Amino acid sequence: MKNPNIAAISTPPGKGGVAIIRISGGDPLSIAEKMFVPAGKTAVAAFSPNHMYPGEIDAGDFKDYGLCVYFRAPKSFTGEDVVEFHCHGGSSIARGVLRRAFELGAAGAQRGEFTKRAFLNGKLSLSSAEGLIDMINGESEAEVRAGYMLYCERLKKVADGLQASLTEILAGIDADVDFPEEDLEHTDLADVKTKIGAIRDKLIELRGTYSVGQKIRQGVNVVIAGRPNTGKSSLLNALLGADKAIVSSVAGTTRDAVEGALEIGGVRFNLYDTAGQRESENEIENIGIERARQLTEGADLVLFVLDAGEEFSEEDRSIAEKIENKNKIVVYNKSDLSDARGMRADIRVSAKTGENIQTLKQMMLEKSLQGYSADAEYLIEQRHYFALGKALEGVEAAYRACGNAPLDLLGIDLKAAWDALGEISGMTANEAIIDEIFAKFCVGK
Ligand SMILES: Nc1nc2c(c(=O)[nH]1)N(C=O)[C@@H](CNc1ccc(C(=O)N[C@@H](CCC(=O)O)C(=O)O)cc1)CN2
Ligand SMILES: Nc1nc2c(ncn2[C@@H]2O[C@H](COP(=O)(O)OP(=O)(O)OP(=O)(O)O)[C@@H](O)[C@H]2O)c(=O)[nH]1
Ligand SMILES: [Mg+2]
Repeated sequence: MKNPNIAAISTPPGKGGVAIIRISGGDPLSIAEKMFVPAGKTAVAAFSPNHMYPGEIDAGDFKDYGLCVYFRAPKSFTGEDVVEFHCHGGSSIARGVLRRAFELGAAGAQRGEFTKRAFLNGKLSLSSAEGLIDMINGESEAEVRAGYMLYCERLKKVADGLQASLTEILAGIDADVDFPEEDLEHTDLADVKTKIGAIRDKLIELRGTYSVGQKIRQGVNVVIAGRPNTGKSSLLNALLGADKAIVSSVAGTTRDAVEGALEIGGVRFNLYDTAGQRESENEIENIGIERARQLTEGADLVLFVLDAGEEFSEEDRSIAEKIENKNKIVVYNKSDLSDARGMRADIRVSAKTGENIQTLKQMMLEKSLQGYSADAEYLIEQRHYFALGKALEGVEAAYRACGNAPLDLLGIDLKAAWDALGEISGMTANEAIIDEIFAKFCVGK
């Protein structure tokens, strides 16, 4: 039985230059034969794979002039035969072309069904498919980079390597468990313990990248705090390179927090400019100050802004105490006015002239994602983090059992770790997990 043909519009809805309708399955070319009239001499049935053919796309009720491509199984995204129609990007055009494909026997593709077929046909692993979603949903370049590393099977290769080490240890153990009477020492316990320890260390190292990975996914929340008039709103504007927040020489200008986002090194930073904190009689200002305090408490990083033209005041001290244990950068602003003060500062900047603003950005990146490197790998999926956690549990139990418990028990713990590692690529993942992952895709992917 050939796989049924499935079809969907693979480009986003709405108007655009071009829209793509994709059909994958047992025989999409038979559908193309009935709805595509090549402009050139080659008939649809004789199309060479991976070539673009111009011609008339016949949707039945209307026609469009576009392109048709054929990919021959298994050399396609899904591993099946694939046909694509590239029509003009009007939503009625794309829907009409899709409807024609349905009339000619194609079924509507479910969410993620193309990619699921690619997975089932061994074209990519589960973590690679997840990397694709991460790239598509990614809102920063760092997310796209991390997603692409997953897509390229970087994590799968690491998990496979650890599985191979476990397989080797397990083989030795199995031999001793199965043929104890042969008195052959397959298992040198000290050696096994060293090997298990190395696997454990690698797992701990990998899991350690998840905290940065989460920030890559969610963005780093940075709160700009300080007493009134130090130039917090001016600093927000300088960092964003845009006139987002109101600036004035009146103390207590900002009330509601003003948000803005920027990328530093490809990582998204969510900035919050807050009300200047001081003792105030004004009810509305006090609401703003309370919001500022709450935001500051939840921040990943606080930019504590001081005025380089003024002494460190009682108000400054009170704020400094509140954020004592927070991850923070002490910023002396208005460096253009004075260079005498600001000895306590991590950095001196001028929101007005732009002095040191770039350096501050680098410092923000370093302070919130220590040692972040665009080429390094970071866990960004909670599922992978949990799978590695399960693997670590098994490996740690085996490490403790080594020399203290019978060999077959050691084997059970190591096998559990092996299974957990296999969940990453999907080798040992169950169907429910697989369905859940592909349901997160959009139709047409
Ligand atoms: N028009 C179009 N653009 C697209 C896609 C698509 O399906 N259609 N993609 C969809 O996501 C992405 C590209 N992904 C693709 C992945 C594999 C193959 C493919 O044919 N692979 C074969 C042949 C490789 C080879 O020639 O060596 C294979 O893996 O065997 C094609 C597209 C992004 N751009
Ligand atoms: N010379 C100089 N003036 C600055 C600088 N940054 C801000 N100012 C001035 O300082 C005053 C206060 O700036 P804001 O950015 O509104 O200060 P703020 O901290 O947001 O004040 P509140 O919202 O009231 O808490 C304005 O008159 C700005 O023009 C700077 O780097 N140099
Ligand atoms: Mg302000």
